[in-house]
Amino acid sequence: MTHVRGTAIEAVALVKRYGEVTALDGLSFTVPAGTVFGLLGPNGAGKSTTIKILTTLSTPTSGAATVAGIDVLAHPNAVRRAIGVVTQGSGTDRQATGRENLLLAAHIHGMRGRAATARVDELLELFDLTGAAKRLVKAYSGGMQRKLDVAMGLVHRPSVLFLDEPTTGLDPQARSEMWAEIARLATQERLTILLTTHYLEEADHLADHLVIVDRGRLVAQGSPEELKSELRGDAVVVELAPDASVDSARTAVEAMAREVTVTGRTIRARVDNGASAVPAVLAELERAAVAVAAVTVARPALDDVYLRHTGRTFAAASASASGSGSEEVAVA
Ligand SMILES: Nc1ncnc2c1ncn2[C@@H]1O[C@H](COP(=O)(O)OP(=O)(O)OP(=O)(O)O)[C@@H](O)[C@H]1O
Repeated sequence: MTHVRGTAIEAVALVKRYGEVTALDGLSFTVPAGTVFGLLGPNGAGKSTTIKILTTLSTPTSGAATVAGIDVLAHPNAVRRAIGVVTQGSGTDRQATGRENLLLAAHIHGMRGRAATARVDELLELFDLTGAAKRLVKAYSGGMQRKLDVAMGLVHRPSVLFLDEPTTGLDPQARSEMWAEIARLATQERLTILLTTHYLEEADHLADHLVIVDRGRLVAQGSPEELKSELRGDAVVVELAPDASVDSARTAVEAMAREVTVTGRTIRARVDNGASAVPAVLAELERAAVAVAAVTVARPALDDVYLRHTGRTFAAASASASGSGSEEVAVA
């Protein structure tokens, strides 16, 4: 594989407008070579638009980008040769075998004869699909299909791999296998991987570095640990009983904790020490005659980082972006 040293991807002030909609509003970031880089944001944040521009499928309204050191606007064909792209929808032919799919991908990239079959065998081995190579893809599990998708993106030995929502739709076991696979590709194959996800725990688990995007803008960046360590203390989450007064509960929690947010019947707040704060919060809720269904304490998670930078919880942002919910979130 051709490896890029230094910077593998650079996006500079990317703007993309679709008529009235501003999908990207001046997004800039840099991806060091050989790292897993996470682009995190709720539905509609602009992740797919960013990937489309970096993979030459779309041009920005303004701004610039290089991938593998190549300008995406000036030399799109050279960029395409240097990258692998695995999109959300599978690109495989379900009526063909895994092996046939990989051979076809090799042929599309101009590989022939022994070079093509050797590369296909190597990828089948790498993704643990050798035993299933002669089976039709339609008989593959979701996890196997996804591995085949990734293998197809690597046929031509790219130095940069784009993975758009790599584990959406996978069950927990297939998801953790895919996580292991992605981590291995970065460390053993020394690929630069840019992945988009709307799963916070996926970004937390996989990314060496991540940017959080909201409404087409960068709202935070750093390693997951750096981002979380910006937040002092613990998160306390109170689930209210069905008949409890949300307003009374909010007032009671605000008396004992900071950064209080309400999403539906869930109250989230920040305290210096969760273990000692919980009894005090519960006592205050009891004094206010608020019935509580459950209380949990957690170390800061990326959800808290997102909330800190956007004023909305990640779940509420995703729900409002996809139009599937109208949860009200208030930040005190
Ligand atoms: N072809 C298009 N025409 C008009 N608007 C578009 C188009 N593509 C994207 N958008 C809008 O641009 C914004 C960003 O969309 P984008 O698909 O990049 O978000 P995303 O973060 O990838 O979300 P998802 O996880 O849902 O794919 C959204 O408001 C979307 O509706």
